[in-house]
Amino acid sequence: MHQHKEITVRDLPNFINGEYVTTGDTFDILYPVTGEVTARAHRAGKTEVDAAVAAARAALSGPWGKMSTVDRSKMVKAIAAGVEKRFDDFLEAEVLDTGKPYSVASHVDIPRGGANFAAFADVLRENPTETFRLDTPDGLGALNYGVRRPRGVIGIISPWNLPLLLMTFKAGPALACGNTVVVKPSEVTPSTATLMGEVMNDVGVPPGVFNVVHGFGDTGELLTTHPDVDGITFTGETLTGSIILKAIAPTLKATSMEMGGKNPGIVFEDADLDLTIRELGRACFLNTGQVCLGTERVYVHESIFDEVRDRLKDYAENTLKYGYPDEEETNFGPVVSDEHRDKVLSYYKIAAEEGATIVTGGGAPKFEDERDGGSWVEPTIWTGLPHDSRTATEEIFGPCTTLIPFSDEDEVIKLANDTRYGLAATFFTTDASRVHRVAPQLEAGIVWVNSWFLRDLRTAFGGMKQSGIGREGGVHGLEFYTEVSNVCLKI
Ligand SMILES: NC(=O)C1=CN([C@@H]2O[C@H](COP(=O)(O)OP(=O)(O)OC[C@H]3O[C@@H](n4cnc5c(N)ncnc54)[C@H](O)[C@@H]3O)[C@@H](O)[C@H]2O)C=CC1
Ligand SMILES: O=C(O)/C=C/C=C(\O)C(=O)O
Repeated sequence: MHQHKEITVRDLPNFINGEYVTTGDTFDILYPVTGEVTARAHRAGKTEVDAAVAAARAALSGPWGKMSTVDRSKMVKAIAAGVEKRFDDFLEAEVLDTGKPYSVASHVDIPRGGANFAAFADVLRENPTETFRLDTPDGLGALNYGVRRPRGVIGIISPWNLPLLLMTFKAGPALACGNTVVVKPSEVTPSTATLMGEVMNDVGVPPGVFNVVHGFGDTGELLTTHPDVDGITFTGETLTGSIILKAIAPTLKATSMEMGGKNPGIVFEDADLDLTIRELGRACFLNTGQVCLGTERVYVHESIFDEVRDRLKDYAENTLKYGYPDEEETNFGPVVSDEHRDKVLSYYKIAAEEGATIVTGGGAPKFEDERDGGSWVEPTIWTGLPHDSRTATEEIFGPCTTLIPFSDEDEVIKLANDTRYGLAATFFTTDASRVHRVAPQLEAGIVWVNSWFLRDLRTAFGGMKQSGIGREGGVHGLEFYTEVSNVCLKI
């Protein structure tokens, strides 16, 4: 019998200019496993957002702004080490906010908390700017060279699905490039961003370089409309992204937007099915389906359709294990909130109304213990739905997928691309020619072949169409996190 852990309710203040700031106006953070209150976050209003932005602005001309690239790189690496040193604290905080199993958070989320600083620490030193020699009529010429400077104060607006991972994927390169940041984490998962303030202070990051303000969309809006913020980087839903872009327009800030997806998976007739089911199982169900890169529609060649359906059903029913986060075998947790559970379950209803055949799942589990107060849904697979059904076209962001048969390569490429999104695509084949033929035709910022969510932080990350604007990752983030001035020197 699992012993339910006693939860001590924590206080989550804002982090402004190196200090923790309470406002007394708090909102509850709930444990999705049981629905218990685990923390109270202090909502930031205009006063706190103004103070955070002012601190971030001031820090740009303080010791941080004067630091050499080499020293800043050392400090960013120290932040990475600081996160690693507090691994267990971050793990605990992330699990309490999200309910995800330790097995997931300790392999996916928390390691990236450090890696996202380490990977970008040297990004400026390792990537030269362009140089061009220009001919001039006097024959002496001129030398053009680019000089990079930090963009300034960056507002980071992050979601709840991979809270530490997605926030640090922005804070890492932002700080490495010499910016200062004001983070607005999701109101559902504010703990790890708050904890990051302690790491910054422990490492000696100057006050004002890293700030955190808590709250809902209105707090985010104070940041996006703030005249003294130079850039906004956002991860979240496409609709929120478009609202943010409108709000930003009057102050004309730079933006980097990573938004939703309805990512296709394709299983060709020559796929290695052991590997396919392993990776596809992750693509459909990892993090209870709450990954923007996840695969919510899978096109399967008609000759192997029944076999893939049966094997994926077996994965959902036997490889996935519901449980308390700290149980070793647990690899499937609740979704993040009741609100999100209700959204996912509304699609389970829509799928039934659209005439889906439910291969497995389709509802919410019953535990007959305190987990019935939590936000649980079943892993779900559908067949029998048309490609243009709501279930197969709208982002659900849950542990669910629609299997659709196809008969030839050209047809499936068209089906995969027939979406307003373009974040990721994943396909399975053992034919090398097909890899090179199909991959460039898929309208997706990220294409995985015989794998899924295999991340190399040196690579471009972002979406096409309504999935994103711009690319982050590796050298690509420099477009957003720095401004380039061209110096033209007449010789
Ligand atoms: N990576 C992705 O693609 C993600 C997609 N989603 C999708 O979005 C749905 C809603 O989840 P949410 O966390 O509510 O996502 P969201 O896109 O509404 O929120 C993401 C962040 O934006 C902030 N925000 C919301 N409105 C804002 C505004 N007007 N101005 C500035 N900031 C604002 C939120 O407080 C949060 O920090 C989910 O059901 C899921 O389908 C959610 C999380 C991540
Ligand atoms: O690996 C990353 O940098 C990001 C992964 C996942 C998302 O962006 C998401 O789920 O929003």
